[in-house]
Formats: sequence, C-alpha cells, structure tokens
Amino acid sequence: MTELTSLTIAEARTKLAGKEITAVELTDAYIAAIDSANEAINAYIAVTPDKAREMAKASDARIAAGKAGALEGIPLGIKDLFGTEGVHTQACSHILDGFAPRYESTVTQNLWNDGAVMLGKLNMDEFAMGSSNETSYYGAVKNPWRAKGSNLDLVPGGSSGGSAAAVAAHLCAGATATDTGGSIRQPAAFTGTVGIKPTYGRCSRWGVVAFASSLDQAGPIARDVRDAAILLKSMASVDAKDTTSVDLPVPNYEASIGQSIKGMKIGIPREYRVEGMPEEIEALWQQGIAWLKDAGAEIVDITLPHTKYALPAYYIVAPAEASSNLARYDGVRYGLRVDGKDIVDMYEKTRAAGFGQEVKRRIMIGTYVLSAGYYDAYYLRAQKVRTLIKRDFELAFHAGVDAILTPATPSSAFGIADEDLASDPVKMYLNDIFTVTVNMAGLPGIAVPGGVDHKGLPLGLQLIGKPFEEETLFKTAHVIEQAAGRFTPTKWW
Ligand SMILES: NC(=O)C[C@H](N)C(=O)O
Repeated sequence: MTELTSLTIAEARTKLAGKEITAVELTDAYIAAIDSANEAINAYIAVTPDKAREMAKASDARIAAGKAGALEGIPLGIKDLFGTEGVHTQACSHILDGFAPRYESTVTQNLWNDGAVMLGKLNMDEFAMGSSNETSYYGAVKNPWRAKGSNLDLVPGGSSGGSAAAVAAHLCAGATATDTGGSIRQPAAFTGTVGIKPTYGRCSRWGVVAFASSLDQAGPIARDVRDAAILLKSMASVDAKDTTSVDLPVPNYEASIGQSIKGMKIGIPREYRVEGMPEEIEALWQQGIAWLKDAGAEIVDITLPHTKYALPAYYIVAPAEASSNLARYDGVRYGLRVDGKDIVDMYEKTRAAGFGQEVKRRIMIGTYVLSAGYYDAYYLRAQKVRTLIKRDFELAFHAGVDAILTPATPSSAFGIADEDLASDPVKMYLNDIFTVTVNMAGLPGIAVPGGVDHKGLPLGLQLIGKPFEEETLFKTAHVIEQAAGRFTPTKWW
C-alpha cells in the first residue's frame, strides 16, 4: 500500500469515503512524518497532535454517520498568521510571545466546518515580510528540494515558506497561506507545489494577522491543481466581519478541472522579463506558451506598460499599511513586554526587542512615506501608480484576453543565508517582481510547476485572471500540470 502521506486530498477523500482508511490513521501518519522530519525542515513551529487526533476521531464519527463534510478527515497545516483559538498564533514574531487568541479566523473556521483536521502552525517570515522565510523568529525553513548532487540547504521562498515546505515534504495534505506581494506563489514555485492567491475579497481576512490590509489575501498551497481547487472552495466565503470580503457565490472550483481551454485567449506580457533572468526562465515560459497553444488556446502579445513601477510602488504601499497595522503591538495587552522606567520607555524597549530587522525596516519606510511633507511625494504617488497598473490589466482583459501567462519568479530557489541577498534588501525584494502586480490590481494569480532547471530545481509558471474568475485559472493551470507532470523532491531528511 502506498504511504498514507503521499495521497493527495482528492485521493484521501475517496479512501476515507470508501472506509479503506480512517481519519485517525491518516492523521497519525502525518504526525509521525512531522515527528521524524521537522527537526531537519523546520516547517512547523507548533504541532497540535492531541487536537488533531480529537478532530480526526470526530471526522471518523461523521463519516460513519454519513455526515462527511467536503474536507472530512483531511489533515492540514496552518500558516502562523491565521488566528487559531487557544493555539499558538505569533506571525512568527517575538513581539507576540505566548499569544494564543480567543478567536478562530474565518478561513480556518470554514475549513473545520468542512471537517478538516489541524496538524499545527507553520513557519513563515515575520509578519509575512520576506521572500525566503529567513526573517522568522523561529529560524529558516529548509526547502525539501536540493540541487542535483548538492547537500546545500535552499530556502523554500517566503513568506509562506513553512506552508510550501510542509506540502512538498508531505508533512500535511495541504496548507493555508497568505499572499501580500507573492507570498503564496513564490514559495509554491520554489517547492514544486501549486499556490493560488485568489481575488482580493474572495477569502475573509478576519482573524488573520494584518500586514498590508489592502493587499493581503489568503489562499491554499497544495500538491496539485485539483487539491488547490478543493481547498479554496472551503476557504472562501463572504463574511460580515470583513467588509472587504465579497458577496458572490463560491463556485465548485473542482468542476473546472479537465475543462477545455480551446479558443481561450492567453496574453503574454512583454514586460515580464528582467535583466539577468536565467535563460531557463524564458525557456520555461516559451514551453508554457507551447503547451497552451497545443491545447487550443490562442496566444496574443500584450503590453502592461506600468509593470516596472509595480515593485517600487508596492514597497511604499505595503510598508505604509504595515507601519499602521503594527502600531498596535505595544506590550500593553498581549505578547511580549519589556519593562521600562515609564510607559513610553516600555513601548520603546518592547518594540526594539520584539520586532526583527526586516519588520523594523518596513515600519521605518512606512512611517517615512506617510509623514507630513513626504506623503504626496511617495504614498499618494504610489497609489496613483497602483491605479495605472490596475488599468493596464483592465485594458488587456477588455481587449479579449481571458488569462495572462508569465513566469512566477525570476529564478529557482536560492541558498539559505545567501550573502548577496542578505546584504541588499532590494535584491530580496526583486523576487516579487512578477507577483506584486497581481496584488496591486487585486486580481487572482496561480503558480503551477512547469519544469525543473539545470540544477534539478522546480520552476513555476504564473497565470493571472480576471476578478473572481479563479475557475479560468484552475482549468488553464491544470492543462500545464498535465503537460509538465508533477514534481516531488528526493527525500534527504
Ligand atoms: N508578504 C508577501 O507577499 C511577501 C513579500 N515578499 C513581502 O515581503 O512583502
């Protein structure tokens, strides 16, 4: 019998429904896998085996009673950004030391309502700020992938590095993640997994620790396109507690898997190329184009002329919102407190000790661009650029384009503690070059594995769609997946 942890969600669902396996067996298999692998990979920062077994038992009872939910008995990992009642929720920051909320985020509650089982909380960049998972207070996550013939540790990408690594190493059946500028899609691309950032407003942000509220969006990281569709269906909902969530029916995304893309118009934006981009990325892109053409899609060249301004504008808007959102961590009500001689001294000492370097950098940038005298020059201008970026996409869609194909990242996974990147934050920010536009415009974007580079490391393709047309992305990504195959790392841990 195949290992239980190698089953996809769709496969496990069939076996659970057919009573070939139980939810408790499946959960135990994942707990054992985490026990043996987590020291090496560091994907989980809190494991909740007792809670998991209890939830799995309840799932088995519901299956026996014929009352199974859509995700009944499926063990999932949860990014540490999602509030989970009574369970460690620290956004992988020191400043939230010991915090376990009294509430459950709407997204995770939706998953539990559908019968999913929680295995624990997953590592991430502190407050989701980073592209390598190295800014986590709990240390770096190791990518389950290694270059051919090398035993050097690579980053899994970020900020949802723990989610991507756990899915790739089969330490959960699927994971929740969030994406503000690429945090679902870049780690998915670096680990050979599938990640979708849905349209802004598709999932509720309620109970998710805020980074940049006008950009943050939750989504799944999964082993394949079908599993991503199954997970998103459960995660998405309108929510009275988040007025930016949208009241549109959540379609059965899985139904779009296998549908034809014949006659679809796929836009290829000429601006999605950067200096120094490996030829292999261009080759992957051309391969993706060929696959979609073979499946009957029409390929059209498009222009998104404001693309080059997206990254600088993002690194104004996101830190501005972050500086405001993170003002609440003051040592008074929860989390870390470092005593001082008076209350202001206490605030200062707490924030100095509680936030890491990258978070402090963003708070300072954000405070600067919002300050009197600089607001118009930076923040206001960045917001105007944001409108132009959105309009670029609208024009392309208006001209009949159904979806846009680009590379997901300008490189494959890089080494942990890469000196070049550590010394220059802007180089790290360049990881988001193909993904931030999507957040700035509020559109859905999916990363799907397209192949491996000469080092044997996975590379991802990105599809960008119209607002609330995630179904188009699922069916098109599935065509790529069928052509490219699935990617699993060789076990070294
Ligand atoms: N949160 C994200 O989407 C990651 C992005 N690299 C950032 O640091 O802002």
